[in-house]
Amino acid sequence: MKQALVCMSHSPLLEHTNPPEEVKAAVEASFEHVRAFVKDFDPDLVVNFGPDHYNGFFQDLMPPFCIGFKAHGTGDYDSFDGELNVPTEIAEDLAQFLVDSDLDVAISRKMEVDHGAVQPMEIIYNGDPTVKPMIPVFINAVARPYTKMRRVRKLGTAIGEYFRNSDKKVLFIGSGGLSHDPPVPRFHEATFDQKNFLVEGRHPTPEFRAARQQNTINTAIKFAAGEADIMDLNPEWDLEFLEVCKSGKVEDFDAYTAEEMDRVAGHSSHEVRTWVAAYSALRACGEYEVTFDFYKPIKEYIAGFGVTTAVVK
Ligand SMILES: O=C(O)/C=C/c1cccc(O)c1O
Ligand SMILES: [Fe+2]
Repeated sequence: MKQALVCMSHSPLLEHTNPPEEVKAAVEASFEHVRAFVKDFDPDLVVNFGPDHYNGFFQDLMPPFCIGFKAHGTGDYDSFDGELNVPTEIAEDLAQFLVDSDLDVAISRKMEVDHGAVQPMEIIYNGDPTVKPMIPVFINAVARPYTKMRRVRKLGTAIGEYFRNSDKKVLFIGSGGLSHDPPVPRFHEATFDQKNFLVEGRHPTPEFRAARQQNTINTAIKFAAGEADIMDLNPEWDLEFLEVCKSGKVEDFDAYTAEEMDRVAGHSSHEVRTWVAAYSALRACGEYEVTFDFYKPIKEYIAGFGVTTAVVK
C-alpha cells in the first residue's frame, strides 16, 4: 500500500470549549484511531491540503491554490508556531508537473499556515507537525470567487497522478469542514475595519489576535446555548457529503456549488474543498476503500465534525 488518506474536520475550539464528556471521548477515540492508522501506514511524505482563515492568506493577493516550497506555522490559537519540514525539491517538481498538466497554481517560498492546515498533523504526531516531510497545499475556502469544485477535483487528481508511481509512501490529508459557519468576516458584508483587516491584516498585534480568537470562543459558547447569530450545522448535508467520499465517485463532487454550500451548509463549508482534493488524489492512485468514518455535529466546536481514513485497495 503506497498511498493513504486522512480527512478530518479541524476546530480551533478543541482546547477552548467544553462539549459533553461523551462527545469529547468520542472525538478523542476517533483521533486515537487516526493516530494508529498513520502509525501503521508510516508515510515517507505527507501532502497536506489545508485552508487558511486570514492568518496566512489575505485579500491583497488571494490565490485559489498555492503550493508551499517553504512554510511556517502562524501559531494562531496556540497552534504550531515555527518552520515546517517541507521537502522543497519535491514541492518544486510537483508544482512544475501541475503547471505542465494545465493547472496554474501559485507557489510560495514563505507560506504561512494556520491551525486549519496544521491541526491534523499536530493530532497525529502529538503536537509536532515537523515529524514527517510535508508539502502544504493551500486551497482558498474563505474568499470569493471560489473555483469550481471540478477544478479542485482536477488539482487533487493531478497531485495523485504525480505520486501514483512514486517509491515513497504518501499520506494525503484534507483538513476542514464539514458544515459550519464560524464568525470569519466576509468582504461584502464586512464593516470598514473588517474590510481593512481582510486586506491588510497580516501579522496582527497579540492584542488584536487575542480579541479575534476570544470572539470565536464566545460565539461557540453562545452557539451551544442556542444563542448565536450564525448558521446552524447541517448533519444531513454532512452525511451526504460523506457518502460521496465513501462511494469513490469523485466526479460527484462537481455538483457542489459555492452558492448552495453558502446557503445550506454555512460559509466555511468551503473547507470541504480540501477533502475533495485529497479524495481525488487518492482516487487517482487507484480504487480506494474508506476504512474508518466518524461523524458528530458539535456546536461547541462550531463544526459538523467528520473524521475519515482511506487506503487504495
Ligand atoms: O476563527 C477562525 O479563524 C476559525 C474558526 C473555526 C471555528 C470552527 C471550525 C473551524 O474550521 C474554524 O476554522
Ligand atoms: Fe476552519
